[in-house]
Amino acid sequence: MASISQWYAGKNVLITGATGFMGKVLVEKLLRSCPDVKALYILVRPKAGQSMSERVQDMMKCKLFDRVREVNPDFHQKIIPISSELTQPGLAISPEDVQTLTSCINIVFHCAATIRFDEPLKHALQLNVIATQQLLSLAQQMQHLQAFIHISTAYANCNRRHIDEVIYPPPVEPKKLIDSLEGMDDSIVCDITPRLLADRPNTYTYTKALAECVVQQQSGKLNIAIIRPSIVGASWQEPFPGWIDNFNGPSGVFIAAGKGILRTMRASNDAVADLIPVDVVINLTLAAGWYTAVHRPKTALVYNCTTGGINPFHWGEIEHHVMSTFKRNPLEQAFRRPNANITSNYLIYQYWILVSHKFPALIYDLFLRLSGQKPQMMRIFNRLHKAIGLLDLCGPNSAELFLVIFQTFNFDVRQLNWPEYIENYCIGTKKYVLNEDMSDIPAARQHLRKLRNIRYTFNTVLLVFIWRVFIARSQMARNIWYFVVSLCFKFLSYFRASSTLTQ
Ligand SMILES: CCCCCCCCCCCCCCCCCCCC(=O)SCCNC(=O)CCNC(=O)[C@H](O)C(C)(C)COP(=O)(O)OP(=O)(O)OC[C@H]1O[C@@H](n2cnc3c(N)ncnc32)[C@H](O)[C@@H]1OP(=O)(O)O
Ligand SMILES: NC(=O)C1=CN([C@@H]2O[C@H](COP(=O)(O)OP(=O)(O)OC[C@H]3O[C@@H](n4cnc5c(N)ncnc54)[C@H](OP(=O)(O)O)[C@@H]3O)[C@@H](O)[C@H]2O)C=CC1
Repeated sequence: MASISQWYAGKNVLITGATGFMGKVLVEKLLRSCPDVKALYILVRPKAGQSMSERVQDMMKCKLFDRVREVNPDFHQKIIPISSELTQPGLAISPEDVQTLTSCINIVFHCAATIRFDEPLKHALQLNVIATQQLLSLAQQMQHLQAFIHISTAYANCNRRHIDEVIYPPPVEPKKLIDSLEGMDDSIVCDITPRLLADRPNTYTYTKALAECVVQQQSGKLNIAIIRPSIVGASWQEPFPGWIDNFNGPSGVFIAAGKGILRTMRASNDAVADLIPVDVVINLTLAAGWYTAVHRPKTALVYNCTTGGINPFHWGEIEHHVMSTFKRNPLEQAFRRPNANITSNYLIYQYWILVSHKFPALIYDLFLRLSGQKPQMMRIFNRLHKAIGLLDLCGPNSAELFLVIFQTFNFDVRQLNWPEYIENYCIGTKKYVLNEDMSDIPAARQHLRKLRNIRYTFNTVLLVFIWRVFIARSQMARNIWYFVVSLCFKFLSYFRASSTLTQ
């Protein structure tokens, strides 16, 4: 249906979080599929020694924009960066920029957030809740605004068994919490955080729930929609299969498994994974923007954007396809051969952590120390354990997707072929996150063969060593050993004799 692209023609769009994973895909899709969009105003802050303009220049060089670059090499002219630090009063937008935005913006996509699970509550509140309030205040002043789209998460209400497409009462009145925490010492906030979180696993899901409430409370006359994606993964089709640029969520887990670092993970094989490709989320977001602006719903529309309800795939199946892909397309310089298993049993999990993570890390660090290098493997494992520990989230129940199919803005995940998607996802982590060249795969395979031989040699030496120690100490072990050896000899002589007879 062409009406979505047509609707965006001539529109001025404001995007927060445009430098992030989903924001970039949103910018690219708008430029490619809505070529007549007037301008994309993106709120960007200087970061890590780079100015706002340098960051935007870098972003536009990203491979993600290759397809749009082909059709429109001047696409950058449509991107207008606005300097903004969302944690500052007034979002630190200059009065001139406020004037520009309030006079021209037609639609707002609010993607910016801190998605760290271990973010201190005060900071998560500042960015995910207070900045949303401030953006809504700015939106209220926009004279030509037709829709405000807020990106939430399917996990905002993960303390519930069933999640409908409604905004639930918040765990606490946002204003009360903001007032109470203001001026409170950070260490006290840290102490009371677990009690505030109650049945939510982290400050991320807690503050995203508060943000939904703020959107509802401050919507006024705005046309609002809330998008709740589940676990956002690499792209399915657009701009090309498998595009991903970060270690968040499952991507870090896949990479660690592909590098042979991660050998075990605590999860249930039969649990629905609820991954959703980033292009599906963005297509739904743009379609929801159009729908909200055109149909002007009286209350905020909520879209749960997940796969679990209509095309479920399980972590056990994902494990199988991840392992199979990385065996066929190995990552460079793997630590060990990829061989990871998921288990829901706590004791088995702890056993494998000890035997397959900590023990090899200790040996490798010892080897590094002895060869005069800095030990690093234990540090890597500690970070990995922290990350996978934090990923141990409750999953949302099946949620319903807005089941309308558009050709240009496809978000019908019933057509998603999971094995193919997971294969492209893993290859995407290799190409776009680790920047590895596909032509190096033969060398990576050779490296895996070397690791296999090292493992066989190590296991044989270990076995012989243990056996020798055992034999030296036990008469019974010696007897068994002589018995086995004599049995082998008897078999050998029998076969030799029978083969001589048959000649
Ligand atoms: C065996 C095959 C397995 C297949 C099955 C496995 C099944 C298990 C299920 C696994 C997935 C379940 C996922 C559930 C998640 C629900 C998500 C809900 C979706 C959302 O709404 S938002 C997205 C979720 N948010 C995140 O994922 C962010 C999580 N990250 C963090 O909170 C922090 O980054 C973290 C992990 C606490 C680390 O913090 P810190 O120590 O301070 O380090 P930095 O963040 O500064 O990063 C330093 C450095 O490390 C790199 N990094 C970050 N994360 C990882 C990682 N997971 N693995 C490897 N490396 C990682 C990061 O890029 C930095 O690198 P630099 O080079 O920049 O230094
Ligand atoms: N990724 C996922 O699996 C899921 C994500 N979501 C939601 O989707 C949205 C986007 O997530 P995602 O793209 O993955 O997140 P990213 O971490 O990749 O991007 C976050 C964006 O927010 C911006 N931002 C953060 N802090 C500030 C600040 N103080 N001032 C200005 N900008 C800031 C970042 O800018 P900068 O580059 O300057 O840091 C970046 O552009 C979020 O609302 C998240 O809750 C929902 C479900 C799943």
